[in-house]
Formats: sequence, structure tokens, C-alpha cells
Amino acid sequence: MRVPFDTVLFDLDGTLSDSKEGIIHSILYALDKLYIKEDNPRKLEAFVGPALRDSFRRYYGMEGEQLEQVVKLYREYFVPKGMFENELYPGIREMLAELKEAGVRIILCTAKPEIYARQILEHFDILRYFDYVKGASLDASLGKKRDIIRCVLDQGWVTGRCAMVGDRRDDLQGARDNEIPGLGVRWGYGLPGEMEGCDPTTIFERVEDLKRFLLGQRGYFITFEGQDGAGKTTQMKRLQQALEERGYCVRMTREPGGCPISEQIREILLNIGNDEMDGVCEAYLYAAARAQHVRQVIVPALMRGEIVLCDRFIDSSLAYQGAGRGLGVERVAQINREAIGEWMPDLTLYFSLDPESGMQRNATGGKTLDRMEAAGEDFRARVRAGFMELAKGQPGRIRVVDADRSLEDVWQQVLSAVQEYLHLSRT
Ligand SMILES: Nc1ncnc2c1ncn2[C@@H]1O[C@H](COP(=O)(O)OP(=O)(O)OP(=O)(O)O)[C@@H](O)[C@H]1O
Ligand SMILES: Cc1cn([C@H]2C[C@H](O)[C@@H](COP(=O)(O)O)O2)c(=O)[nH]c1=O
Repeated sequence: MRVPFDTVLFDLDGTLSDSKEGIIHSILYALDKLYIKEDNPRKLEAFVGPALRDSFRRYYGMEGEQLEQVVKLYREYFVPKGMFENELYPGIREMLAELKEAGVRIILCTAKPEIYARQILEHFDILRYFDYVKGASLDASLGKKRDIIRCVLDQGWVTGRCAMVGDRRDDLQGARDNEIPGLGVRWGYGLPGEMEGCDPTTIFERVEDLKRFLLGQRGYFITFEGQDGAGKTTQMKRLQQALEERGYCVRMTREPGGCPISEQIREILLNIGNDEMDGVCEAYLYAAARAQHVRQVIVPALMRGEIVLCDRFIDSSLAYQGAGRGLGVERVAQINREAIGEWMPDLTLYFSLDPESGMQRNATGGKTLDRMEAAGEDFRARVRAGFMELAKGQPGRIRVVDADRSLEDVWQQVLSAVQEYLHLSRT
């Protein structure tokens, strides 16, 4: 599988290394010299990551001469000692080595002065993995993460697709301000909720998961789309069995639903008594169920390298709410942007069938109508047109399966599309 990013920008403190001890000792040393007593050294953890001057300003209200003095004192301890009271998080060295081996361009992008950042990388013997190191200047003329990322981009160090990896708000907001994907990591010093506010593409809990993702070793995400009764569930079960027999680990799931919270939302959405529901409310509820499902089920399974087979996903929202309810595809895509981040399916099988035949099949199978199925023939015709438009616009991802065939015939189409995809993605 291809790596998702040709260039990766890494933050240092709290992302690659746990530098808390040295930083806190350096701050306490500087405060002590200024006769400032800090009764709660734990609060100083917030200094790890952001630019030093910003933190002294923010937490001690320092400015001007006093600010310059405290930074000077900080360095009296940090340079000979504090900088090395620091350790790499487990798995970081191996991740960098494997990314390098895979040809990924690795760049350090830190708010720490560049001169110290280099010494730290040398100390850990990982400088050799970095194609470029960009940090703050000693005089603070360059210090904000956003500006440091901008510099790296402007100087032409980035080739191909690029992302920023970091543990703090500044890293992810900096990525966002520079319009590149931001990948959060949970093992650093981010305060609860601070990364989420910056719309990260994903937040990783473990170094191993980040490594798999950056190496393109995550599992495959295959969705089944089409109208009610088209035969998706039947074929998904058969595919699950066939893939497991071939040794793949498969996670079968569905939308709306797939996890307890999203299943509760499903009940609201499909309850035929909720006939007052507004189309916008409907679109947000599907997206809310998806946000939980993506985070709780889909991403963890992909990170474990599993094949996720999902009965409906974003294309159902685009077709049913975008085209069917008339909200418009772009508007519904926008509503879903935060719910799914970058987690678009790798392959989508669209089961194409006249909607009335699907309704007939479900009736024959004894299924009772839910709220969506009760929406009427015109609605179903708009949904069908919506699906066909999506399939036409994205032939690379969406494969059309002629669902108006025998079970066996449909199965052969499914199997050949999936085999072709899995084979191609490995070569
Ligand atoms: N190729 C087929 N020919 C005839 N009947 C079929 C075919 N595939 C599935 N069916 C039958 O059609 C009904 C609907 O199938 P299935 O539940 O797989 O569809 P679905 O797309 O998942 O529907 P829904 O979205 O409504 O859950 C079932 O009774 C199933 O046995
Ligand atoms: C994900 C999703 C689904 N829908 C509709 C499509 C179906 O009518 C129901 C789900 O029922 P199923 O038996 O599980 O197929 O919900 C939708 O309108 N928008 C969506 O995003």
C-alpha cells in the first residue's frame, strides 16, 4: 500500500520525546533565581510544547526585560543539563527508521530553538533520519508553530502530500492555518479536548498505530452502498466469510449504528413515528452517529490492520439527505466533514437496482417499513439519481455492481471487484 504522506513534519517535545523533566527543572531554576515560588510544579507541564516566551507571558504575566531575563536564566539550566533530562517515547526510533526506509521525507518542526533541537536529536542518535530540522530562533523572531510550519513549506522542503504530527493545540492549529492535515498524538502533553478543537484528521493513542498509519499499513475500508433491499447485507456476509477463509481479519459493521451510541441514534432515525423530523436534523443525526462509529469502531479496526466492511457510509448521506431530501450533496458533505475527517472508504461497491424492486424484495423477505423506507416513490427516485451521479463522478473508488441479477451472479461481481482492489493495492 502507498504511504499516505510523502513528507511528515514532526513536533519534538511530547511527540517524539518526553522532555517534561528537563523543562520543568529549567523553569523552576529560573523562577527561583527571580525569587518566584511555584507551589504547583505540575502546572508547569503546560510549558511543554508551546513557545517558551508565550508560556511565561501566559502563566506568569511576564513581559519586556523580565521576560528576556527569565528566558536567559532558563537556558542557564537547560543548555548544560535540562535538555538531556529527556527520553524518546518507546517505538519512536523504530518508527523513524521504518519511515526513512519507506522513503518518507522526515522534517522536525519545533518551537524549541533549532540549535537545541539539533543537539537533542544528536543526543538520541536520530538526527540522521531527518531531512531537515526547523525550529525557533533564539531571539524569538521566529517562534510560533504556525510560522515555523509556513517556513518549511515556503522553503520547498515538502514534496508530495504532507502532514504535521503533534501533541498540542499549536501543532494542530498550525497545520490547519497552513492547510495541511494535522495528526494528533495522545501520549504527550495535550490538555483534555485541546486537540479536538483544531479539527485534527485523527488522534492516535499509540506510537504503533501512528507508525502503521504513516507507513500505509492500515487495513482496508470497503463500503457497501445502494438502496433498501438491493442485497448489500447478503453479499457482505458472504464476502466476510470468503475473506476470513483467505486469512484476513474482517470487521463487519453498519450505518447508522455499529456501536451502542450510534445504534441508539439509529433507533431515532428509523422510528416510523418520528415523521416530523426535519431534513437538516436528519442529516446531522446520521453524521453524529457516523462520528462516533468512525472513532470507536472503524479507525481502531483499520489501525489493527483489519478489513472493515461497512453497510452504508457517507455516500448514503449524500444520496438520501443530499439528493433525496434535497439538501444538496455539497452541504451534506460539509456536515460530514468533521465526522469522518480523512477516513473515506478505499473502495465502495454500489449495488445498482431499481428502488421499487428493492422494496419488493424486502417485502417478500418480510421486512416491515421503517421511517426512511416509508418516504415514498419520488424520494426513492431522487436517491437513485443521487447514487448514480456519485458513481459517475468517482469511478476510481465507487464500483457499480448490477444488483438486478441472481445471488450468484452478484457475488461474482463483488468478488472480482474486491480481488482486483486488494491485488492492485499490494502491487
Ligand atoms: N440477488 C438477489 N436476488 C433476489 N433477492 C435477493 C438478492 N439479494 C438479496 N435478496 C433478498 O432481498 C432482500 C434484501 O436483501 P438484503 O437485506 O441483503 O439487502 P440490503 O441491501 O441490505 O437491504 P437494506 O438496506 O434494506 O437493509 C432479502 O430478503 C434477500 O434475501
Ligand atoms: C447511513 C445512512 C442511511 N440512510 C438510510 C438508508 C436506509 O433507508 C436506512 C438504514 O437502514 P438499513 O436497513 O440499515 O439499510 O437509513 C440515510 O438516509 N443516510 C445515511 O447516511
